[in-house]
Amino acid sequence: MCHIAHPPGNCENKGLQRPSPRRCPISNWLGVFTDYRPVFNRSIMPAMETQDTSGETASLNDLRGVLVLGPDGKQLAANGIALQPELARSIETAWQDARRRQRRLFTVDGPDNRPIVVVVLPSPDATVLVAMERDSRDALIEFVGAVDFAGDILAHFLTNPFEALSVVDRDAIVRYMSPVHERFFGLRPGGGVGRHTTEVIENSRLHEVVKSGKAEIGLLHEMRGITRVVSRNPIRNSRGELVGAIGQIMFKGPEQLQTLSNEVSKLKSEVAYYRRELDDLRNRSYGLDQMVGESLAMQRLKQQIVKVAPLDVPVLLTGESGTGKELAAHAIHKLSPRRDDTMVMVNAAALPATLVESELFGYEAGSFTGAERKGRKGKIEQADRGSLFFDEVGDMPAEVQVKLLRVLQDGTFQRVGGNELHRSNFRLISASNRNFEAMIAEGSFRLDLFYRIGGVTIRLPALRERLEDIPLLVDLALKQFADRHGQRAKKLSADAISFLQGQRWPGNVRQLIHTVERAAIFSESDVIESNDFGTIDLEPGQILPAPTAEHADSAPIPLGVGPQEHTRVSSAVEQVEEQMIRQAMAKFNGNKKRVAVELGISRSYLYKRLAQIGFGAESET
Ligand SMILES: Nc1ncnc2c1ncn2[C@@H]1O[C@H](COP(=O)(O)OP(=O)(O)OP(=O)(O)O)[C@@H](O)[C@H]1O
Repeated sequence: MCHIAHPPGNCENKGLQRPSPRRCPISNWLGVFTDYRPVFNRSIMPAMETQDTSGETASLNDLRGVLVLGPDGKQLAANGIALQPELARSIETAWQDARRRQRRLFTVDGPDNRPIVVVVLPSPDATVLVAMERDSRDALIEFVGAVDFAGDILAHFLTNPFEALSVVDRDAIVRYMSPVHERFFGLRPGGGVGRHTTEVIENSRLHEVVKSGKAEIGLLHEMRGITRVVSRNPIRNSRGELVGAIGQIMFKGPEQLQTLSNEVSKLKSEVAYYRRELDDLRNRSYGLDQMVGESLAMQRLKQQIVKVAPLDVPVLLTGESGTGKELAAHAIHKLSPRRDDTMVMVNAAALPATLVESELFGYEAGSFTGAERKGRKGKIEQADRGSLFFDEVGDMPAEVQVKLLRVLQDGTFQRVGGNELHRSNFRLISASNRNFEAMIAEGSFRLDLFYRIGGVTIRLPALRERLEDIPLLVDLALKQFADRHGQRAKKLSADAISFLQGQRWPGNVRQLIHTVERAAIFSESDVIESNDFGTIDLEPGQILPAPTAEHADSAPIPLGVGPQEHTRVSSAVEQVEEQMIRQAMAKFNGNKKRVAVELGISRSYLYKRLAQIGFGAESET
């Protein structure tokens, strides 16, 4: 029977059918409430249910009530606050206005001016006006009031085959899963309800969201090997308390999403790589961290660097190619009082004789064809207040040696094409793998210049003098390689480490790094074994710098390879290396920075090889 309070006799007197839940229009509207249970259950349903179970009439709580008007606008029934004649009249008046404006939601002032929201639920038999005290800005009420197919929209969200919903309560217990989601997990309807989200949804994070209260929007979610896009939102009640969380997973276009997800993973690993590169550059700036090695020789080297760096004296770094002279120069600069200014790098071996002067000293406006109109500062001027790293200083032409000597003596120089004396206050750090004694003896390097550049000389130990550092260097090489390619770092077996420690390494750390990287590429397993190097040594594409004249007679020979074979392998390697450099220079339009990154070699080594190959010295990029 109908439990709503009618004005006396209203239900029957007005010719309506005998009150029954089916026929009484008010009871029919109770059916509407049931349809809209998800919408109303926080506001209307509890009150209606209380009334239903108690059998009491007009027992709605607080400021709530229902007013039913007939097609002629006359009151058929009222309940709760709608029993107050004054309020019922304001509701009726406001409803007339709302009807004209086709509004299905309006507000009236209740007792003590408390805002009463009225939702209009029309039907041919009667208009039901549901009144309740509520913030008139309540989005849900507004939505239901404004859209007469609100129920269809909710149903669409719940059954949308392209977007699955899952709802958990504050304990992360699943309270609802849309049918498409249930089917995806092979669950019967309602099969996931009542279980913890992690037991039902693979890789679910709804429990985290309900704990943290933080939304996770547009993330990738892998379920059963398929990547989908998911958004997870915490849900709060009107008092702002966390009551649960909802997850929405896009089920549409898995192929497009797969492509997107592949793209995202690729970009992610690239970003990670560049981030690490940046960190590397920053770390470099912080000194010695980049110089790996705990051997006695390395400890001694680091102590020397720490002592010399703060003194404003020129430093000459000697040592074989690939021993880390450039790294040491960076460390010296960054441990010096000039660390906040730049360290300008110049590679004497890479500068063609015709450009050495203008590159070093700059030139005045219009001094030669092809020069920039306004003239240009040379490296020496650019290094003012900072450091000048002069790599391969032993390869400097004689006439430039004189000019450099003058700068080092009194700090003055002239730009090409100019007479004006310029000054630059820089700290010179030079490096070379040449034998200065021999060069001085044969007259190709000035003794006075040698004294100037070599205020302090630091020799970098060859790798064969510190074989105990190989495990650390190998770890570093494998990690950097893996980072660069977004892979997991491989390891070396103990046997492989001993194998590497048995080599003499003419190309020092650079050669070790390349060798290890090659092995990482070709080895089949996650653990690199010594035989992975055996085949690699014979690989024609291997990049090994040829031994320099200085240490040619002591050049180490790879295990199992005779001196003659070694020479042939070296020259084959040189040719391949030259070819790779040429290809990369063409590919990157002569951008040496990118070429060096691409080939995994230092810029100074690239300069050196370009000079040997006879490439022109394009401007540094
Ligand atoms: N102690 C070290 N720790 C980590 N990496 C090192 C170390 N020494 C050298 N390397 C690496 O080896 C490669 C060669 O180093 P670097 O360019 O500094 O050598 P170099 O002595 O200046 O060589 P060259 O004389 O050929 O220019 C670089 O990739 C560098 O990062």
